[in-house]
Amino acid sequence: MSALENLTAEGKELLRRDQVWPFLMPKQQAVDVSHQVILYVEGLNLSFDGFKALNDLNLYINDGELRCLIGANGAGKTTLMDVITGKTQCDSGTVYFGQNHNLLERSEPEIAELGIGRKFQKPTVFEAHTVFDNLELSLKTNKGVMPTLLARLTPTQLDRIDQVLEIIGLKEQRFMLAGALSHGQKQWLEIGMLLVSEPRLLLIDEPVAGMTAQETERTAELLTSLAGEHTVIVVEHDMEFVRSIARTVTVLHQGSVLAEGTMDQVQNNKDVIEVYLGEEA
Ligand SMILES: Nc1ncnc2c1ncn2[C@@H]1O[C@H](COP(=O)(O)OP(=O)(O)OP(=O)(O)O)[C@@H](O)[C@H]1O
Repeated sequence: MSALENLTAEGKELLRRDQVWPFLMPKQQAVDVSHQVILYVEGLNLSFDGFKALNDLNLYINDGELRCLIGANGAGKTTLMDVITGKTQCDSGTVYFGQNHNLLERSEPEIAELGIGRKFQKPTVFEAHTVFDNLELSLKTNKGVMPTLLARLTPTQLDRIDQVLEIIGLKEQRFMLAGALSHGQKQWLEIGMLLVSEPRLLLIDEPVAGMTAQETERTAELLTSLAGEHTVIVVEHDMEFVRSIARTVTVLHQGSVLAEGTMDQVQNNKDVIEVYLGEEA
């Protein structure tokens, strides 16, 4: 019997050629949420040709909360997400992930690596691949599409994919081509593609646009179930949906926070009423 055959499953795992040994991986400093806040945005400013898209914006998000961000078109919601995820640089201000990670010093891939996942409005799943393959492809890897598909998954990775399929409600569709899914299912798959890497913070842009009433309801359940273990920021225009999921709502207006509180509090806030009635007029 060769020495290799005597190895435990754990030992064999360590010898696999397609894996980097865990002790060789650079250590990522954990996110310090000892003050219960996972995202600190302070004094953020950004101008495009003199137009202030972000104007002394301050925002604090608690660890594990589900926060809804609302505001009229052009209020600065997407620009704020772009700055948090490193897509756009701001002119001044600070953005911290926990107390210890200065996001403004990081690149877009580094921010994703830290545990901040973003989902854009339009689903961008790989339509010609199965649901399972889409989740597999999203697992943290520096490899291209084919080497990733050919490399074997570790038992831990397989377990995580199973867990995610359960969370997003696509267990029965695991071998279906993503292109054959409904619009709502594609959106859930894309949320699943973020979840496989176990992000701490999820930024989700207009998740229910174009969904049926039933899909919208299921999405509300999904996002609410994610809060706690993850922190979720949802940008949404559908006020009924926001009411159904939100505990705290932040209203942006002209690049600043106009109001914050429960849905009832912000709807009765005189500044919000003035701005919205003013715009309707
Ligand atoms: N790259 C850019 N160059 C110039 N102006 C920009 C750029 N990006 C955003 N803006 C402007 O900044 C303002 C804020 O835009 P942003 O997309 O953040 O608003 P929003 O709240 O996300 O709106 P919507 O709900 O329509 O998505 C808008 O007036 C927009 O035209």
